Amino acid sequence: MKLAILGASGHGKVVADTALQAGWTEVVFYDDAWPELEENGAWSVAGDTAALLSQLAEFEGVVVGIGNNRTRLAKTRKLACAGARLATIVHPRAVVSSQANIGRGSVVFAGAVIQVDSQLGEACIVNTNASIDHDCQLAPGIHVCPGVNLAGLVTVGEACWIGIGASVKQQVRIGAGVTVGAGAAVIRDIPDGEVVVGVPARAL
Ligand SMILES: CC(=O)SCCNC(=O)CCNC(=O)[C@H](O)C(C)(C)COP(=O)(O)OP(=O)(O)OC[C@H]1O[C@@H](n2cnc3c(N)ncnc32)[C@H](O)[C@@H]1OP(=O)(O)O
Repeated sequence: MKLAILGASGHGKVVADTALQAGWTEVVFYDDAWPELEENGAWSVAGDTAALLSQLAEFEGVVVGIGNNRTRLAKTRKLACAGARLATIVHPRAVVSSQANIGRGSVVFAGAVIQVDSQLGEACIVNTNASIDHDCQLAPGIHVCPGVNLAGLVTVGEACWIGIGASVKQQVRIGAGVTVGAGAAVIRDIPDGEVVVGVPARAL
């Protein structure tokens, strides 16, 4: 089971490590910084995006390991259009309800919990020890950072970044492209594109 990861970043290393623990047997990175960048931690970087596109048939799965939400989403969609078999990577010690859905090209790291009837779009990151409670709706390209807690029935728009340790009250709707600062407590709906910080969270 050979996995290609586009994006030889620190985040990419966590994707690689998670994938190996989830049963993938070999990981190869690709990054547009190649050939200057030949290694990412324990793994080799074999080429750039063009090389990956020409070698897709060699891989049982492909996933994008780029932290920037819009870039990760765009690259994921480009790979899908090119016929890549997009992998969804879930750590064996994450807890995901059998009634939850996780979109293609998304990753769920160690200690994360995704509860019943939550739906996640493609190319999302559910980072270490984050929790997404029941009936949440997450659009594509969202990063739920380590230690975030989303209560039940929370809606999050495309390409949002929910910063480390943030909490979101039940039934809150967060618009597309929103950034929630580290440690924020979101208790009201947030319109598209806003950056909010603090307890309670307010526009920056
Ligand atoms: C595995 C991983 O590493 S995953 C990555 C995890 N990282 C994160 O979650 C980071 C989240 N990012 C943040 O919280 C950032 O601070 C942001 C995006 C909210 C703001 O970043 P910037 O636009 O660069 O803001 P900047 O640092 O210039 O701060 C602007 C003001 O907001 C304040 N501020 C910034 N972030 C926060 C925050 N999280 N909570 C409260 N206040 C904040 C600053 O103190 C500053 O206030 P001042 O003008 O009174 O001095």
